[in-house]
Amino acid sequence: ASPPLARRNETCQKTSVAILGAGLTGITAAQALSNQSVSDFIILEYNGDIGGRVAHTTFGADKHGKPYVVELGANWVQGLGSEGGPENPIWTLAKKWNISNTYSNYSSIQTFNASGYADYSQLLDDFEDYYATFEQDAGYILTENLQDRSVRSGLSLAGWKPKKNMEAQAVEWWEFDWEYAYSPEQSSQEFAVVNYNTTFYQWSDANNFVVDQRGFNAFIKGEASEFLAKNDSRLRLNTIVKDITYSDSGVTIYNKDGSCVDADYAICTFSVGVLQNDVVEFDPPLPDWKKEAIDSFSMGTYTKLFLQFPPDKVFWNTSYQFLLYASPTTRGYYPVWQSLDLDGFIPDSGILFVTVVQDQSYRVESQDDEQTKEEVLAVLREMYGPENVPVPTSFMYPRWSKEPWAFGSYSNWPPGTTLEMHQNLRANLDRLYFAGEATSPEYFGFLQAAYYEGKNAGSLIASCVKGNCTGEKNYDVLHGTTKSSEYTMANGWSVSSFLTWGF
Ligand SMILES: Cc1cc2nc3c(=O)[nH]c(=O)nc-3n(C[C@H](O)[C@H](O)[C@H](O)COP(=O)(O)OP(=O)(O)OC[C@H]3O[C@@H](n4cnc5c(N)ncnc54)[C@H](O)[C@@H]3O)c2cc1C
Repeated sequence: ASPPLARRNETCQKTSVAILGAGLTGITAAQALSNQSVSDFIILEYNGDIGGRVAHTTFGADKHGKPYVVELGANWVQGLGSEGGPENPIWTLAKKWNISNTYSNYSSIQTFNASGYADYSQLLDDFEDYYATFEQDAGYILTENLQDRSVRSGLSLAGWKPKKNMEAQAVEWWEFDWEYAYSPEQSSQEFAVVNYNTTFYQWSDANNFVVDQRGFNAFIKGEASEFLAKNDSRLRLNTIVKDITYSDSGVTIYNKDGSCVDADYAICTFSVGVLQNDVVEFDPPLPDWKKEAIDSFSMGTYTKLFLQFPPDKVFWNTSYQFLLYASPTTRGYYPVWQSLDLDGFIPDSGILFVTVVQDQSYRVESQDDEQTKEEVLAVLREMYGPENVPVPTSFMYPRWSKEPWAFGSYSNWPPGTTLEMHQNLRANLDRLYFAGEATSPEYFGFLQAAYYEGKNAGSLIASCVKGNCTGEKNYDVLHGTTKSSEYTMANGWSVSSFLTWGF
């Protein structure tokens, strides 16, 4: 390898800071730089628009033939905040940009099995009783530096054992997999509870569902408009990064279109999915501690499948927001249904959607739309009777794990993986910094993760540009557990995970 200095490429466009990706993390990082008077940056983005995984599309049509807008990615503001208490920054921004949204009422749920309506809602309360013990146990694991375990073992030890009861399995899926996009077997008890508490106990347990017909990313565009001019040359859309060459003197980024950018510092905001799929080459190759961290965290897939029925033939009870279906054979088979044909959502639209995750997502992603539509309709016929389910006028779903700019939906924390390992995902390599939804040890998976991590990376680099650089900590040797003294800002830990405020 040539010495680092020789790597600076004289023919590339020069900038102080290159921001790789224009999702929420990238835009928030650019905003933090702007706020600290660093305006010499370039944002490189794969897609033709900003927002990343906050992505929408048009679907179906109203009675005038005008298509509706539905969200393929992020859909809720999660954990809003309470009067006089702290507030989720995403909620603050949603209000600032008048994003249309409606309270998601998780008690507004009807339960079904293969024979139609069947009231097993008592199981929802049962689960929550066991969960109270489970979350307390997670607290002991964290504060006493005990061995972490899977959510499955934790729930079992707390007394929740759904076993072959498919209604209990459906309830468990609704309570867990639907949020984490992973099964209890594949998730950490300790950090799933941290993730839940830092959002829902710090702020509040309320989630609001976004139905804004401009698209949810209107709040990201709004924020960007405060520091980027219209057609600002610092935002380079439709630019695919292929190779990142980094050293202690700078970072050079080579793009698929043959262009390159030579930056003093760079922030890579690509998803764990993108990093795991080796579509971007790093030069020099990533050190073992970084590679191990990338391969140790997981990228979940969350798929919403949309159907539009003739609005005058809506056959489900539109006084419920949620319908839960327990397949008699397969856990996670088209379990959670949401009606958009409700006041506050998209009334008179005839739109219903169902969500699957992980293995069921991969399965539907590998099928064509027709085959999947038949499966979905077969479930609806079990729930409502074959004579009551008309032919849908539109059907559509995204294939998140095949998107070359995301390779999945959002990250998750596997059992037995420590905060030290996580910090290695987050830590910089010379002048190349990493930030994104996945680099937050507390809010991972949520929009608030991207917001805080973007802000943090932008601020760190603004200080670097001003000659006051502090790199981030990394661990060459991992210790297998995490001492309580390590839950600090240096490892990305910003609030106590056992603080309760909201309720
Ligand atoms: C289906 C789904 C549902 C979700 N639901 C919710 C929810 O309800 N509430 C919530 O809070 N969060 C939700 N999330 C999570 C939320 O969307 C993410 O946490 C957040 O948007 C991540 O932002 P980011 O900037 O870190 O990453 P991204 O949005 O992925 O931004 C990274 C950017 O990098 C770009 N990029 C990637 N590769 C390259 C390359 N080679 N060259 C150039 N650019 C590249 C991408 O195009 C992208 O724009 C959901 C996500 C999905 C997918």
